Amino acid sequence: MFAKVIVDVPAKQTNRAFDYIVPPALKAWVEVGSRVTVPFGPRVVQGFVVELHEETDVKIERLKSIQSVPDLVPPLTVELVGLAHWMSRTYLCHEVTALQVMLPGALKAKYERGLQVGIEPQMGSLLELPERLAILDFVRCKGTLSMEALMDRFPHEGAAIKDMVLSGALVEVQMMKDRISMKKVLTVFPPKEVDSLVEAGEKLPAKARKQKEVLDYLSLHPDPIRLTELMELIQVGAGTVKALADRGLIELKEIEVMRDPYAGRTFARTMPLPLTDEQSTVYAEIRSAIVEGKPSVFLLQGVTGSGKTEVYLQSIQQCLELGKEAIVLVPEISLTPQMVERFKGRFGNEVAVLHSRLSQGERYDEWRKIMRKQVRVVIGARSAVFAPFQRLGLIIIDEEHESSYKQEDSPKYHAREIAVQRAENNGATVVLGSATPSLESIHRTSVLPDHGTTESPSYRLLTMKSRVEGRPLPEVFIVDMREELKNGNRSMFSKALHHAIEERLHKKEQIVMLLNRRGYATFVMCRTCGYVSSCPHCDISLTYHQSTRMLRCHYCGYAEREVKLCPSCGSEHIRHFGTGTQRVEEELGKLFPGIRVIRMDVDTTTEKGSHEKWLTMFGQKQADVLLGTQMVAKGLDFPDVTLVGVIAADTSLNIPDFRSAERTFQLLTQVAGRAGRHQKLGEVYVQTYTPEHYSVQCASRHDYNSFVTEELHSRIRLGYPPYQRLILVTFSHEQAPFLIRAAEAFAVRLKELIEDVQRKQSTEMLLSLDGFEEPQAADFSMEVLGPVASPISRIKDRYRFQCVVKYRGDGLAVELVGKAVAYFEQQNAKEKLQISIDVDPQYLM
Ligand SMILES: Nc1ncnc2c1ncn2[C@@H]1O[C@H](COP(=O)(O)OP(=O)(O)OP(=O)(O)O)[C@@H](O)[C@H]1O
Ligand SMILES: [Zn+2]
Ligand SMILES: [Zn+2]
Repeated sequence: MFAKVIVDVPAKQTNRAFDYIVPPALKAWVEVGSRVTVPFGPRVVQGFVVELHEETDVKIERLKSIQSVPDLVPPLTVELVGLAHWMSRTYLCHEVTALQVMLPGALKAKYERGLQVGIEPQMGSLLELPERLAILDFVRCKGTLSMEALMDRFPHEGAAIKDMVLSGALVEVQMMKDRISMKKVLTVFPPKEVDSLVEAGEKLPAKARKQKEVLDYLSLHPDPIRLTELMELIQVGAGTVKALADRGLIELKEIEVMRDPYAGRTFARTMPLPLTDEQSTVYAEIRSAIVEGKPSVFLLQGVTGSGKTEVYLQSIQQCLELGKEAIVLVPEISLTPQMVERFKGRFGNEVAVLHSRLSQGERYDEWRKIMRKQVRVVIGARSAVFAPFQRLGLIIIDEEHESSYKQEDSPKYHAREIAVQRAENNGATVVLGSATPSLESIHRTSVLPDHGTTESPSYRLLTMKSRVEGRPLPEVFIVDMREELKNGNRSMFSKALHHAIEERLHKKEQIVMLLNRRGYATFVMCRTCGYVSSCPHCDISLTYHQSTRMLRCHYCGYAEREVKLCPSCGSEHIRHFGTGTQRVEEELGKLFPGIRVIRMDVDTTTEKGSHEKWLTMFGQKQADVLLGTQMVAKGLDFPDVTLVGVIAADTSLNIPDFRSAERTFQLLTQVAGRAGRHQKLGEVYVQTYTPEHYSVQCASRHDYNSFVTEELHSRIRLGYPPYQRLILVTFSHEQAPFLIRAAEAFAVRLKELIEDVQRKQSTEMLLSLDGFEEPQAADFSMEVLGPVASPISRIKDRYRFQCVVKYRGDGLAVELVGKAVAYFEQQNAKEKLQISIDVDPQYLM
């Protein structure tokens, strides 16, 4: 048997499958989706089996054999292997990178250097050097072993070993070592015939009283028991139990256990709620698609508090009743205990949870529950879309507009597209839910299925316009901060918001306060000369962290101590700027003495579990205000929140990005949606310097449709998505002149390729005018902008230039970019030029 293997050597030349022999001994273990180790050139590397064949075109003498299979069960399914291939073409990444992203972190192998026997040296020469013969024999019988192990055994033969490596008698290979092993616990196994234990106990010497107690206990309780538990129960030491094992009376074995991050927590079981009219209409549609089992995609646009989650839950229920499995994706930061509880509460142990705040071991165990078919529902962040289910019936993406569904490193995939692709493969249903769907998704609902040539299938739009039980949406007040300034109010709170806060404090209701600032950057500036502390390696200002009094670069991690004097002019007037959450917190404390504030931002949520802790505290009303960045805007459902304040709506509007209006609208709508979700009415105050902007105006009226109409007009005018698609190509190099030349040459090359296609197309057009056939891909258009310096023009001492490719039509554009890049990779491999490609980028940085 022969296997096609994708090797873990991410490079252009190795981005294809290589043939290997499957040795008879491994036949039982090698499947499509298996990880294997294979010799590759002088090394041993990891790889993935993507195909199996009885025959091969390659001459057998030239083939090498698979060396080992690290997992008993293939970690990937046939479907996922196919998906990785699709990803490599769609996102222009190496296939192995796509395969790796599907594995849980714990399985990602870490390489260690090891030694193996290489070419067999002449026997004669070895006989003169018996120590070398001994080394060789030792290595041969160990197979592969680390340098340290060899040096340990032959401490005085360093030179000989080095010599043998140089001569090729020993070769260096990469050894794999799993970072995370399974968790194992020592367990006591009594023999099958427990009666013998009592007898054996009698024969023990009198001073072995404790050992006898253990035997007595086990004879009454013959089930295996954890060693620690036994020790605790009858108050004996480990030595006592081990002594019994040494006598052969009982067995002590290491047993693998699952770590359950939610162990010891009980989730109150919930029953399906009777659906509202809007919910049932929507659910009926989704339900029939699930039952039908044909691939379909729904876009569920439901206002905040319309009860989308209940629709998800009942859809999952339907899916499970058909014996199928479901994936639920939520943005990482809204993967709160509240969210998990809703799913665990309905489906109990059928649910696995995957998110980055679990330890790697915990995540591995959750993943293994999926592999072992112990769960049928997975809830998790972006990468959970790769859950290795084999009877997938439903994928739900909550808050589908969130940019965190797009991975920023290679493979730069979008979970929404992966979900649609997996639905195609499995005949599954996709539900994209949001109060503020992305323009890409809403646009897809109006695209006819057969529009264009290979345009992806259209989505079906479902809407829920009102909150459950007729609860009203909160009233939104826009506060013009320019007026405040005119009237002499220099505080960061307007009179109206100030008053509203006072009122809630008085009524003991709760407040959510949003500081609209991504990543919240406070920079340090000199008021005398304008000097700004910036990173010596990156073209970006340093961020001040009050807790540590350090200045830190968010790109490369460079850190320096806070300065007291300006390094440029020596002035003392150097201080941190920007309305950070910390400053809002201070200000609240000054204006409302005794106010209890929980601050949630990057500084207060780094610790594991802190996010949960703050939200629980807030839910238990241990604070009046939940203050934070984007984190407080989503998914929270607290009955006593009746006021939402937005400190400055404009900060996200001023970011130079074509999506800034969309992001502002989404953020304002989402955060406003936190108010008055239950019995009490809600109010929202949005402070802004641009009250007339349509994103602020439409959000204040909860008017998604008008926003979309307005925004789509401007996207058409400027030629941005969803009308045209983008590919961002970024080049980086240590030397600017070299970089610029390379980027320019790339643009020229790509333009040539585009012209070739266009020329060919116009000939085809002419032919088709003669009445032969319909013009093909007439929709195709493509242009190259740039190269220009990237907005962040230097990171980690490397300069950055970028080209933006705008195109319409199908995958042809991606293919051309791939061709142009390939041409360059060959030319510039030696020059250490880095080229990164981002198809459908979320940010043009
Ligand atoms: N059919 C129903 N009957 C009664 N209450 C319901 C029903 N459906 C949902 N609810 C309740 O309504 C509230 C809002 O629902 P949910 O949180 O699902 O809204 P949502 O649409 O997800 O909002 P958001 O987009 O803001 O997250 C919840 O407290 C939920 O328990
Ligand atoms: Zn830096
Ligand atoms: Zn200065």
